[in-house]
Amino acid sequence: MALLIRGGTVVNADLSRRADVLVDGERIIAVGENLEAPAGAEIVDAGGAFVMPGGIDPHTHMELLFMGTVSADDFEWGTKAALSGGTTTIVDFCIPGQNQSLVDAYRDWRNKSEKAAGDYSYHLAVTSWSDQVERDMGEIVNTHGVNTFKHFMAYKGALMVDDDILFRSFKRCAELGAIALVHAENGDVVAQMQEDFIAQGKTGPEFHAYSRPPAVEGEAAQRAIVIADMAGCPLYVVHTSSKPAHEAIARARAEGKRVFGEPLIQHLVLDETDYLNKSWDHAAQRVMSPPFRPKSHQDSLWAGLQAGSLQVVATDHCSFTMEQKRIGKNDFRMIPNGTGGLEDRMPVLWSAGVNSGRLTPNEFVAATSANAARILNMYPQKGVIMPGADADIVIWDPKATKTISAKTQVSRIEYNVFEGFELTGLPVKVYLRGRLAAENGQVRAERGQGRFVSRRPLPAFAEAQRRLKANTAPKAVAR
Ligand SMILES: NC(=O)NCCC(=O)O
Ligand SMILES: [Zn+2]
Ligand SMILES: [Zn+2]
Repeated sequence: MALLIRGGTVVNADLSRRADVLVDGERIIAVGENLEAPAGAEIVDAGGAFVMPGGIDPHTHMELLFMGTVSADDFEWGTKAALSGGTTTIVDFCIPGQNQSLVDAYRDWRNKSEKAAGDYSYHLAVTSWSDQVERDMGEIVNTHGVNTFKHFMAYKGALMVDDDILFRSFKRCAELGAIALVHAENGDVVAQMQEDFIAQGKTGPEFHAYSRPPAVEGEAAQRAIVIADMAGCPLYVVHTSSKPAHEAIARARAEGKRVFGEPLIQHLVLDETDYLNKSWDHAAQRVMSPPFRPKSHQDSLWAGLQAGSLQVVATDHCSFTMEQKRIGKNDFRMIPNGTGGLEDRMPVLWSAGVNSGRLTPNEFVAATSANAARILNMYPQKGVIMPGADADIVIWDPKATKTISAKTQVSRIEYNVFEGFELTGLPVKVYLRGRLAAENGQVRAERGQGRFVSRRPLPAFAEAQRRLKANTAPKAVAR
């Protein structure tokens, strides 16, 4: 069935213009002024609101087995939360269990995601190295539609990999035309600092933050940048939370390296003082890695979004109930790391970014949708309002208001780290591939409606890197 959205301003990352949007089935087929409605088409009056591409959250963890427990939002409820806030696609981290192959983990994730209400794609985590991992990376890229591999430089004794594995895996990424992702924190230093605090009887959640200072993130980001450069693969630093990490990325980009940075909405608007709250529950709810930072780091992250040295805003949505958080009542190391945010990412970024004048509406679209689509290679299927693109469309009312409350949220947990935030600017209608998926925050999409988004490797990147490496490789002296 056809759908015509009239009377709005289409906001893409590069341009805003008054235009109607015509959808046929799952695709946008025309964008222009005064479009004719085909017979039987549904006509929606945008009433002067913005018409934007559906959001893409490039970093989520649905029903992830992590730190001895499973994150509370599964693919159904996580994607429903996403849709209610304007995000139509998530990219989730597929993390193999111990001794599990990458391909088996991928299959598990495909099974878990069948209940998704919104669209989804994956990053695959490399948590060990062997000939099989190397082979599987090829199969994952060439036959399973995933072109990104994640590496944890922290979580020692669990997911962490060392520099040897980083270099091997990054070289493989370069061969395959894949992007390497890193969780950048020096896991060895963190583990020792944690032990030292516990030995001193310092067990509260504030020591989670004190054991992971900005410098451990800056060092790891810089190290990953150097290793990726030597391997010749593009690098994407997830949850960039601090000035030193952002500066390492900005420096690398200024030197011509292909490095991307992803701040989280949490790190942009929340800060370390939350861990000093007298309520243990309040502080533990906000335990995540990297932790919230001293407020001064926020200016650097906002500046990065404005300057283009940071490209995308994610959530790292990995939600745990209070019962799960209390596993770490006597030892901050046992508090499951992670917070929610999927339904709040776009509205909070609009209020804190666009209403404050830090971002234009076009930059908002770039940070919430278009840049992720481009970097991860799902553009122009996703991330843009143009003919041929999936009809993932958000009608955004810049005047609509709401106060965030866990009582009315879609996520299955009983608190919200943005509780009490007053927002202006909300999605009023969200379409997923042409179907109404959420209206005024109420989810209309159903379990199982989501679809896997396959992403091809990046041959242009890989080819450019190969030529550069060949041209700059050490040459033997003819004697
Ligand atoms: N970020 C976090 O604390 N939990 C999820 C896993 C990760 O991304 O490190
Ligand atoms: Zn991480
Ligand atoms: Zn994460």
